[in-house]
Amino acid sequence: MSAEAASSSWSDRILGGFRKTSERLAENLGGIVGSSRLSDAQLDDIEDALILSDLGPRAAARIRERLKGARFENGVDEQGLKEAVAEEIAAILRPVAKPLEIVAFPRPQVILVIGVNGSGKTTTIAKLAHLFQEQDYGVMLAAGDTFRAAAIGQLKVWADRLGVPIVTGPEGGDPASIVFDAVKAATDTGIDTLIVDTAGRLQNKRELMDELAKVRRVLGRLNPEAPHDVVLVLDATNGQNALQQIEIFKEVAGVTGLIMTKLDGTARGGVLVAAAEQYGLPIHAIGVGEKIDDLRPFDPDLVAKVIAGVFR
Ligand SMILES: Nc1nc2c(ncn2[C@@H]2O[C@H](COP(=O)(O)OP(=O)(O)OP(=O)(O)O)[C@@H](O)[C@H]2O)c(=O)[nH]1
Repeated sequence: MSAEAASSSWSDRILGGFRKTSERLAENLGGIVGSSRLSDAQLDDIEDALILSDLGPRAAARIRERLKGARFENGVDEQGLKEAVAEEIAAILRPVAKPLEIVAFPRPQVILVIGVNGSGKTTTIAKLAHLFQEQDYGVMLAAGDTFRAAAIGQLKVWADRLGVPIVTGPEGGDPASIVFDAVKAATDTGIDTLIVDTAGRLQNKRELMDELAKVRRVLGRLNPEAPHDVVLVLDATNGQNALQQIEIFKEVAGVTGLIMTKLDGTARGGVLVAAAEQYGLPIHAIGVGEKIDDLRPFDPDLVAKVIAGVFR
């Protein structure tokens, strides 16, 4: 594929993930025209449009406040308004754009990956492993979701495909003991990063909490700094449910950063802005497909333009 074709398919895909958000926003911003300042009624309409587009009440209120003071030298028109909205969305997103970096010393850097089943957790672990391999880091995986044999098997398939070592245990085995073995193996063999899959059953919050707490305790015993990262994987097609999941996983596992997947489909990506405004957690990357190199850096300016419909 030519570089041009590759880049156009990439922007098409990300446009897909934010389409529901941006179409709804465009529908509601379209009619707003006027003199050099926005009226209160227009500001109300913009705020409503932002909320309807999944950006959440807090981000919407913040953008309204900022636009209230804005001057539009040539009068308000659709394009100017979209550009102003894009700039305000970018201002919310820029502080949270933060790639996951391997910096822990001593090694390994332990990255716990959490999220509900089906969110794209396993695929994201494989994509992260690939990304770190490309940066010449030694990677190891740990199959800490022992609830389903399929979950262990799926991770193993990825490990084999990528040629990275993996520590697994039997179905129903103790995740903490797998993680213990994995940290020891990673330390002994000089691995740079250990990426740990974890269970994602929210049906029994108490059990999940106990399981993740035990994994954390065991990790802490081996290395007081571990886990260095606790990355929550969110499925963008879940819209506002993503916010509830952040809330729950913050409580059960202490989240340090987010990766949003499935931003290539019919997602409601606007929820990323709501999450950024409400929680301020780093957004490490976004998933835009099922293939191994479909994990992309989170580009706040591009995402803001796509949401506001500046790119069309
Ligand atoms: N379109 C698209 N599909 C994705 C993306 N990430 C993951 N998927 C797909 O989503 C489905 C679920 O992904 P998994 O990685 O198995 O999810 P999981 O959270 O580990 O789920 P369990 O294996 O059930 O615990 C799979 O079919 C993946 O191929 C993405 O960024 N875009």
